[in-house]
Amino acid sequence: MTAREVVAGARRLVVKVGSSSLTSVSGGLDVSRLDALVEAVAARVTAGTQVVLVSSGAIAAGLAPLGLARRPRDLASQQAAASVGQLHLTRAYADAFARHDRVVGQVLLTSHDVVRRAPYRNAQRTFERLLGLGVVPVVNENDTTATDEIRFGDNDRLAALVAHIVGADALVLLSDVEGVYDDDPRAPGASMLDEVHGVADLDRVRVAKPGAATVGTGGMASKLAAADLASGAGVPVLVAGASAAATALDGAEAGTVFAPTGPRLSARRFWLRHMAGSRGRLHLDDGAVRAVTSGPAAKRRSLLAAGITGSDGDFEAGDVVDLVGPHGETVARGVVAFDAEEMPELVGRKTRDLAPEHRREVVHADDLVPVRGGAEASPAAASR
Ligand SMILES: Nc1ncnc2c1ncn2[C@@H]1O[C@H](COP(=O)(O)OP(=O)(O)O)[C@@H](O)[C@H]1O
Ligand SMILES: N[C@@H](CCC(=O)OP(=O)(O)O)C(=O)O
Repeated sequence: MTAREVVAGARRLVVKVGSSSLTSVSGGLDVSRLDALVEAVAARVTAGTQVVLVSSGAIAAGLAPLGLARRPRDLASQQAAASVGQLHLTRAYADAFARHDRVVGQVLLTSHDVVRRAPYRNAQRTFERLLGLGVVPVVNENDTTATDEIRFGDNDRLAALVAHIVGADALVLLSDVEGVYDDDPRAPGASMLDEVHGVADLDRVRVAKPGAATVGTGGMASKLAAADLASGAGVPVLVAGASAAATALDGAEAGTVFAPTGPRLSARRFWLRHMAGSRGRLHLDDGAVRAVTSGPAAKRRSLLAAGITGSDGDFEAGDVVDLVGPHGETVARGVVAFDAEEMPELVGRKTRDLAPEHRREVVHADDLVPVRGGAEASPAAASR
């Protein structure tokens, strides 16, 4: 099945729409564009697809009611605008979906909600129940409390994370541009890519920096990063114009499609690799690196004390730690079975030489996921 066919036939879909497709810098929320989007989503829901809508636009929608001419620069004013704008946004969605006999539920997430396992599972359960009840969850970052340090960054990335939280078949990123172009779409001769099969296909893409007057935050660069995140973990992605939402959601005959480049990761492994906050590091020798990273998932081995050369950090049993190779590169992440203070007794010892209470895997193979490329940035550190 091609990636477009997967998007077209998806039973569960995450659709993300950007600020620039719902609002204007001067006029706040553009209700007619929002209505058109809702009509396209509602049609897909009626056809039997469960849709989670990730919608930006809170800050932009708050500008006009607050009499602000442009997006403020300071965080407190952005948060105030988001507080006002989110209300307008949710009301507009609730009204628009009601005209199609659909109920919406609002889900506002912070990165704290996903870096720790318990709230992550709570979010997963809530989505599951909402979808089971036939509700369309409308998701945004909880901008009113997110600080620069703990932000998801942009809603393209948030949408890729949500696609894994809900186990979506595909992700659709809708924007004010019809797809991914090889150059600034306004440049003469720029042409749209039809399909992307990995980062090498993006070598010829030049991404223009967003202008100061735009209402979006991420620009095309954040869409490409999110598409790479999702497609690398097995979820196909369609980048298309919001004005073509009906076509994109009906038959996926629009925009640029990103084919999956890696095996589908379970929600748990995706969480481990991309979301969990790391509390420390275990240093591995070469043999241990090979054991935990080589071959298909089913063949990978647990991390034993004998392959560990040291540790740092203040972790407890059950926390997530980075597994680091001899050259300091992060090769995997996993849930550690011991507290940091127990590690000195374990490091470098063969299992038979360990005290009976320590004779088990330090990181079990089921709780371990290799990190692609060996050096992905760690997500925001978890706080207790
Ligand atoms: N190579 C490119 N292909 C497509 N769009 C690009 C490219 N480089 C820059 N852009 C710009 O990215 C913008 C979309 O990003 P953004 O405004 O952040 O969208 P959104 O608000 O939907 O998240 C488009 O308006 C487009 O002008
Ligand atoms: N959470 C913010 C949006 C952040 C964001 O990523 O915006 P965009 O680039 O328009 O998708 C808001 O609702 O204003």
